[in-house]
Amino acid sequence: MRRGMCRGRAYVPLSEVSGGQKSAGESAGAEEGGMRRRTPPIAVLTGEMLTMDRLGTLGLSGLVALAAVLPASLAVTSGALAGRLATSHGKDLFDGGGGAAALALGAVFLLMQVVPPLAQAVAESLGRRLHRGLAERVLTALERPADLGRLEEARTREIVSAADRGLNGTCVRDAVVGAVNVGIARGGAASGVLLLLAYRWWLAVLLAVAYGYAMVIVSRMYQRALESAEGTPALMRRAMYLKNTLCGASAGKEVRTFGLTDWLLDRYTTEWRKAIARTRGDRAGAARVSLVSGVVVLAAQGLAFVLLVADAVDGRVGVGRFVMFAVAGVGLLGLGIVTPDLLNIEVGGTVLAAVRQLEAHTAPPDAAPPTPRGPGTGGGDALVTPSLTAPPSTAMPQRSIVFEDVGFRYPGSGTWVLRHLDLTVPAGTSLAVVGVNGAGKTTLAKLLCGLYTPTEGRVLVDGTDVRDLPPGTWWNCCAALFQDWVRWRLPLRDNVALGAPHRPATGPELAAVARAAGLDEVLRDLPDGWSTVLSREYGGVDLSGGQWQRVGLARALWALSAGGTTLVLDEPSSALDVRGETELYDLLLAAAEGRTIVLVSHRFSTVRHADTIVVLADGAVAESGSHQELMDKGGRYAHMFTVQADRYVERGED
Ligand SMILES: Nc1ncnc2c1ncn2[C@@H]1O[C@H](COP(=O)(O)OP(=O)(O)OP(=O)(O)O)[C@@H](O)[C@H]1O
Repeated sequence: MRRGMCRGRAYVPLSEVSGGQKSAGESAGAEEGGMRRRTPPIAVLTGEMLTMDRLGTLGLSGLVALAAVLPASLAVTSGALAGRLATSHGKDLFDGGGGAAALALGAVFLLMQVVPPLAQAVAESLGRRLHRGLAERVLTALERPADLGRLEEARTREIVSAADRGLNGTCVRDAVVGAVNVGIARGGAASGVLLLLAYRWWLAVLLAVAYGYAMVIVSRMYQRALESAEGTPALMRRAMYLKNTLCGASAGKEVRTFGLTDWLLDRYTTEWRKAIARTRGDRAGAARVSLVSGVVVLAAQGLAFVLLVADAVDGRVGVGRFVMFAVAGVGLLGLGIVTPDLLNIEVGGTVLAAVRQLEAHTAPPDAAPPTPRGPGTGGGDALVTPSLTAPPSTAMPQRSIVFEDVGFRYPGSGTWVLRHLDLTVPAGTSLAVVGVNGAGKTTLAKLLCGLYTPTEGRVLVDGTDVRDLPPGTWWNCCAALFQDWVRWRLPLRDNVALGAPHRPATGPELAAVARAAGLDEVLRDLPDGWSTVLSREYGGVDLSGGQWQRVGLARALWALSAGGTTLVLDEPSSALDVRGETELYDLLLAAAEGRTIVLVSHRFSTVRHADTIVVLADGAVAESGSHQELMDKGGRYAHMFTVQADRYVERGED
């Protein structure tokens, strides 16, 4: 039996990306950030598209190349036909090559109607696929770090919001379409320059330089505008937070009862102005740049036409060549034009860079492949005996969970939350953790689950450091419910099933979980039973805080019933009334029999039933023992218990 395969979830090992240290991922991310500035967005875009669909991208490039030579072909064929017109004087127009020129002109005209739209349609389709792929990559990158600290860093949130902002709209698709439009325009202009070499080579070079200059400075202008907008992402995130709070339903109660609307609006406007201050400054500069580039291009273009007309008047250039060079000259206009396509390419390139940066930022230095699900271990479809009360036969801990001289500081914080903490939880027993607010109880629970890596010391499961376990092993064994558990705005069934997503959520096992979590009553009142969406916003119903808590518990129990061995509950009954809580614990303890239970709670009526109770104070275990032992000792626990018991007696609760 594969050690530690409990429920069949996959993830990377507890990472070496511990707080404070700069990980390989981070340095790669920094490098990537630098790369974004060096690599033109069009190159990034092309690289990504080639990786996604080499054949499709090459086909698209072929269409762009074909579309790009069409303006020059138009110049050549219309020049040839005009020349023939001039010499035939209306007679025998289609002789002496006139017919071929007319046919060729017709074909070019037809292709000009068909090829660019076809290229745009292919670009849209590839762009949509690229967008979907990027959205998946963002989710994968976010799921990767085992250490929550990495995800909570402000830098990570900034990169995520940069990637997310782009992926919420159509900017990746627009960038691909933009790249095609720009490719066709610039390719067409370049072929026009080649034609003009046959007229006056120095004029062709002059035009190429003028347009090239305009093209470069316009691209830079967009790049700078975007960089300056990104230069204040922290301010923009804060502004967006205020705006979302103002618009969101969840803060609506406080916004109204405290009369916060004006304050929020004011604050949002101020933050937003600060966030875009540099961009606004840049806009004036950008306008100047556009003007200068326009004047340069206009001067070169004007010179070319004056020369061409003069040569035509002097008879140095015949009608055919005049038409050909004039049409080629007009085609050049595409080279320097400021179009939204250029901006779209910049924006798309920025999103792509952010996604790459996020991937590098969250990549563990030596990510091992995810653990495959094994048979008979509760892993998804291979589940054999999914009874809630079946003993967890396969997985860890078989002996104990041990905190060995553990110290922990949150990333970026100098304060030790826990220090020199030693604790042993024998397998199959229950441990309750108590202590004042901020004592570090939740932190201890998260360390136990492997969500954070100890700054000092080790957390051992059956003698093995959690970070040395194969990927996925320990999380698969832990069924945890933290204070801020997720209230999925999805049907009740999904809310429970997400505890073990690979397992079909049906049958008597589901009913057993609902019973154990005290969900039976809630279920009876739901209009569509298990299929009821738990959100009024999404056409379902809203639950009370206590009812939600039971849903969360059911999810943790579902994970347990799918093979989890360790149940971690952080204030699981804070929203329940005292009677409901007592009943719940009787059911829970029966359901979780044989499992290792870690319970964080301020409710001493709950805590007292645990095999062992530890009191956390000053970052370490201050007291430890059974309820009776601690009461006999007359220390902190006895004091806290008595104070709470007296309060309940005063209020007449039991
Ligand atoms: N994500 C975080 N980043 C930085 N500091 C944190 C983070 N979470 C908690 N802390 C800090 O760690 C300390 C311990 O927090 P923790 O949530 O573990 O305490 P607790 O005993 O569970 O408190 P409570 O009883 O109020 O739930 C607190 O000082 C808190 O401010």
